[in-house]
Amino acid sequence: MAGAAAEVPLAPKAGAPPRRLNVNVGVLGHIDSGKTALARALSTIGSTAAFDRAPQSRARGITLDLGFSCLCTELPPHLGPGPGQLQLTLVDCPGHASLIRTIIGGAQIIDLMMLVIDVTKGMQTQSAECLVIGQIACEKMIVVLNKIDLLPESKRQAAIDKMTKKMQKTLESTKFHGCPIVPVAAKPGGPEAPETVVPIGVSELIEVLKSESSLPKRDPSGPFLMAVDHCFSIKGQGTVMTGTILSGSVSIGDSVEIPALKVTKKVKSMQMFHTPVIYAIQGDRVGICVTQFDPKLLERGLICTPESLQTIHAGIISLKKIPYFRGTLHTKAKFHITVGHETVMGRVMFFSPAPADFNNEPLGNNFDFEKEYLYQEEYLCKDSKSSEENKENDQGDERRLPKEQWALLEFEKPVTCPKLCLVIGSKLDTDIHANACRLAFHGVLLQGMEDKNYGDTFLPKLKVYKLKHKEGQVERLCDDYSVIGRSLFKKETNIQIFVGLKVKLSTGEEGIIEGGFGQSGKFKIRIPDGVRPETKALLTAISKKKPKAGKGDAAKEDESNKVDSVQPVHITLLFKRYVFDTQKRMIQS
Ligand SMILES: Nc1nc2c(ncn2[C@@H]2O[C@H](COP(=O)(O)OP(=O)(O)OP(=O)(O)O)[C@@H](O)[C@H]2O)c(=O)[nH]1
Ligand SMILES: [Mg+2]
Repeated sequence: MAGAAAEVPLAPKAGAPPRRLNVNVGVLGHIDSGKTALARALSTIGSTAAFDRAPQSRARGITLDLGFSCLCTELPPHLGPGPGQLQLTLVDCPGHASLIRTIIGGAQIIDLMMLVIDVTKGMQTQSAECLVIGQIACEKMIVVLNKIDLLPESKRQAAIDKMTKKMQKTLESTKFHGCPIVPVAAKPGGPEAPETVVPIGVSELIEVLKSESSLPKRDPSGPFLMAVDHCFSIKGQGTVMTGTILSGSVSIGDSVEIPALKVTKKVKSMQMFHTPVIYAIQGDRVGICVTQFDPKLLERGLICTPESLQTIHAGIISLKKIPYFRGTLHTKAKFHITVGHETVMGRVMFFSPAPADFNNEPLGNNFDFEKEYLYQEEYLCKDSKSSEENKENDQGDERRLPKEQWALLEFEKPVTCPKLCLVIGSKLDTDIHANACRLAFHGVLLQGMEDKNYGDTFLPKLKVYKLKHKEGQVERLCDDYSVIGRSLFKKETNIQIFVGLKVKLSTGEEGIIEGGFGQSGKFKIRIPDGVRPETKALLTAISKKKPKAGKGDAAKEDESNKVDSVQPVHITLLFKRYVFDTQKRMIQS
């Protein structure tokens, strides 16, 4: 990358860097709302990647990738003590719908989010998606109403007030309710206006940014992990990777792994916004210079403490549906799944606690392999349809929902990610003009499966079961201790595998399947406690009704009307089958 050379550390200066607190501010919003114009207006120093520098993106006039720039002001008192600088790193996210994966990646490194709204348009489809991502990945937000210069001056304030009210209403039910809403014009006059045009409201916005900034989480412990957003080489120096440190810390001389390339490199030097440093921690934005490798091999990706990341083929997540997503979440459906910073296609299988555990409190970031779980055809929510298995949790019209639900994700190709990382499932193939939220669910990766043969080596440990329910009828009495049943199995079913299973009669007796009877799927049930006299009477009545009621015979018809009111005796067979049991055993309690 041309022009980058000046920013690369040549040699680390001795001594501690000046006190400078870095806060990452995401700039998100619908396409063309003016995010790049706003970042430009806010920045005083541009970093290597800012302002749509890529030639393709300048030609199309849209942001194709994350842009980074920064703004330095004095440290506000609430972030004190003492003098110092607050460095706001602006992460300009693309707005175009097709770039949502990049936005999700960007959102995970920000401490504070600015949602840019075109004041003449209000909330648009991707503004809503950004709001959803913000709710999942960010703690704090500022709404920026941009392009106020387009409002006629006489009605400007009234229009701003109206849009402010509207936004307050939209945010009411979100975690950002009551957040600041700031009107600006980042580039009054639009694209034709000269570069020298003075933005409106930007200094007020800077004050709000300062007061909303809080100390980001900064913890040097744990493995080092950095999201690299740009990579370039410097002749005679090495290759520089710039990015944000997501966890841990890094010092000159450390070894860092580039998992995508399966190589480990030594850190030669580092720089934070033009200043050489010897050490950097979580939340910092740094350029790390390592021994030479081809920068084309790594445009975007993670670097880390050697062997601290996992490369997984499947995983178990705890998850929640995104309420704005229309439609149901079906087991076996395919989604685009963003795992940490990578997005792959994957298939899902949903499961819930076993009915007895429905009210259990969530386990946080743990998954209990000792427990049993109930397979679900679809994620359970207020409007998902109720299956047989869930009925015992439905009380009248009131549905009891579990406090926690999970999914098994199986990826089409392996992904490299940290433990307990954020997972977002989306339907990116939905028409981007459809005006619908494409983000379907979000969750936390609780368990990754690194073995390619996880189906054999790992899944049998996962006790997810289906509850099988079969209904049949007693055909006739056999003797005092047995009856013949029908309609429970298909004609071709091998009844032998059901021998020994317990069944229950609607008259109360418990029985055991003893074996097939004849050729048509009938079978014999042994009743160890004996058939009750009432049941015998009932069965006699039923068998009288059935055979050959002659035509036109009034007396017989009368008789048959009487027995029509006699209910048949039902047989119920209930058993569990574990989804990943290779032997397909049927289990009864
Ligand atoms: N009138 C007016 N036009 C603006 C303002 N801010 C931005 N624009 C124009 O709006 C268009 C889009 O601005 P950008 O900053 O590229 O928008 P963006 O949100 O970064 O767009 P993407 O990155 O492609 O999603 C450009 O033509 C800008 O000149 C403003 O305050 N007033
Ligand atoms: Mg842009």
